[in-house]
Amino acid sequence: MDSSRVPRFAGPATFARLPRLDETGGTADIAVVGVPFDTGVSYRPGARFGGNAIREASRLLRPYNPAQEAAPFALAQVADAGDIAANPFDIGEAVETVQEAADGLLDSGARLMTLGGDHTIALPLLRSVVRKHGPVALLHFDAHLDTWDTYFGAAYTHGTPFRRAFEEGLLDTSAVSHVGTRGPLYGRKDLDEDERMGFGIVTSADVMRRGVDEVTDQLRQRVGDRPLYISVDIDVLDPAHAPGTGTPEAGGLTSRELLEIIRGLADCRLVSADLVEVAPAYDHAEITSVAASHTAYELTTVMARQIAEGRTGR
Ligand SMILES: N=C(N)NCCCC(=O)O
Ligand SMILES: [Zn+2]
Ligand SMILES: [Zn+2]
Repeated sequence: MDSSRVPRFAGPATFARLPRLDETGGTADIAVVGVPFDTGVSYRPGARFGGNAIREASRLLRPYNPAQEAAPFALAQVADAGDIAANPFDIGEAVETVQEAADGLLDSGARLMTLGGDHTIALPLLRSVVRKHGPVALLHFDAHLDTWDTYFGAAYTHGTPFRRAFEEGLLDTSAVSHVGTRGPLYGRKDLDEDERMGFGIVTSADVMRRGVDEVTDQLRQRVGDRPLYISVDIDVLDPAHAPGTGTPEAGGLTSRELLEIIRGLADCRLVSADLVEVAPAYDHAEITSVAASHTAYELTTVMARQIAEGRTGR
């Protein structure tokens, strides 16, 4: 959609005003898909509305990305695949529904840029990606570890997806890292168990002290040539940059730091990505959804460049 001919504030919002998947013949190189599901949260609910808030905020995105010297939507067919209809009353069923829908999109040849939803959905998305590519390297941008075991006895929650992914053998444990970690834990053992699962940690303070270039170099080296999945929990950003989220923690990354780290990963083999935990009811002036829309744009650009270069996931 050309914003100099049809005002960008007119009409229903798809991501970046891109065509819907049914308008591109049902196939795309990159499918932007929403998962309006937040039954897995441990504190404030509302991320079920995140995907549509990000789509609204993405109206202002423009076709050329100077930071990566690329026009992502010209390099690859990117389409908005709408929302996956996950059961809000049954987490187990929702997890299965997300996996089936993701399988279908991946089988059609698309990479996924998934808009959450809470972080529970990273598990079925990883299952699906691994079914296609085998165990993946993981960069997990988040204030939280999300490798906890259970909440109230529940195994599938937004605080537990990466422990389940580890247990299921979905991760290439030689290349898994949290980025932006901070905030109080339940105990020292959270970190010990996390380390035993193979995770490296670049804390939010590390990014500040060592700087974006150094930490990005380290992450890039750790990932190497492996197929990479990136999961971004928007609460990796400081609440000043992303107030609209369910479990905010002080002392986070700036949106500039997050965008720059992602740009620095442009040569990694990004097979799919998700962006979760945007809860618009706590947002102000679209601060969070604007940051999220730009983050999804950078991730999409990374994938589009690789598609144009003919690079596959493996
Ligand atoms: N994945 C997110 N955003 N938060 C996890 C918080 C888990 C807890 O309440 O301890
Ligand atoms: Zn988090
Ligand atoms: Zn999370």
